[in-house]
Amino acid sequence: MATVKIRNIVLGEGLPKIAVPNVGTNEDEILSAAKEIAAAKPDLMEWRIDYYQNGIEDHEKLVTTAKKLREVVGELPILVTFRTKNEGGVLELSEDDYLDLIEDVIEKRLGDAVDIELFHDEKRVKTLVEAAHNYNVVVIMSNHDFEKVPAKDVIEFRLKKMADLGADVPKLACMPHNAEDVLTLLTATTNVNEEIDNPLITMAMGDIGKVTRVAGQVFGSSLSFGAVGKTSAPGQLSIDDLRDAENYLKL
Ligand SMILES: O=C1C[C@@](O)(C(=O)O)C[C@@H](O)[C@@H]1O
Repeated sequence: MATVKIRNIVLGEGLPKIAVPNVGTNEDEILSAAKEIAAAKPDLMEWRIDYYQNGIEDHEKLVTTAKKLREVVGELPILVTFRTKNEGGVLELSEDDYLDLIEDVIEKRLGDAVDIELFHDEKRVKTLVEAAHNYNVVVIMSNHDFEKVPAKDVIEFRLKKMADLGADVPKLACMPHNAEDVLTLLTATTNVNEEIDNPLITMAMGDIGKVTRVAGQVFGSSLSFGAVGKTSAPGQLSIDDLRDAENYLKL
């Protein structure tokens, strides 16, 4: 399997890497959360910029905060994510505003990796992927279903489609209602892992889905999201629990 390097970490080898979301809503909160996150020593910090309304309204602010953030976290890799409201985020943005924002995140190099959602204008998504690669920014392409677990074929199609569009790391999160749903997500993950070269990230959310957040090394998910303080999605474990669980289950 191909591996993907984000700054000083490698996805697709060894234990699944651990990302901690930063959900600060203003610069002070973002910087103090970053300090706590860096102290907990995850592999990566996800900066959820959909929580940062002032920064979204004024990209200059976003750039200034990004610079301060880098000073606080040092070499810790940063993934910049704007999660749209449809997929579980907190702020409403028009299609054009979302795509323009992501373009800015890439061109101003606000992080080492960027989250680009699959379900947007395909032409522009492709252009954004090319731009990211020109700027040496890793692309994590994503899709979220907070209502349900899509059918196995649908999950597989989406993950493969992301790879076709040039994503370095396809990612899918969904909401299970029973054990069978969890198995559907895990089966699709294992299947796609055998078919494509990219490292994947998948998880089932909520309490029933927790098992998927700790067993990536068995089923083929290369990164898991854990919390320091506030969570950014249902079912996220604390970074310490996640790290312990991964170690217990080490292959
Ligand atoms: O895509 C994901 C995964 C996630 O939704 C989770 O379920 O842990 C958390 C989000 O912050 C992140 O962008």
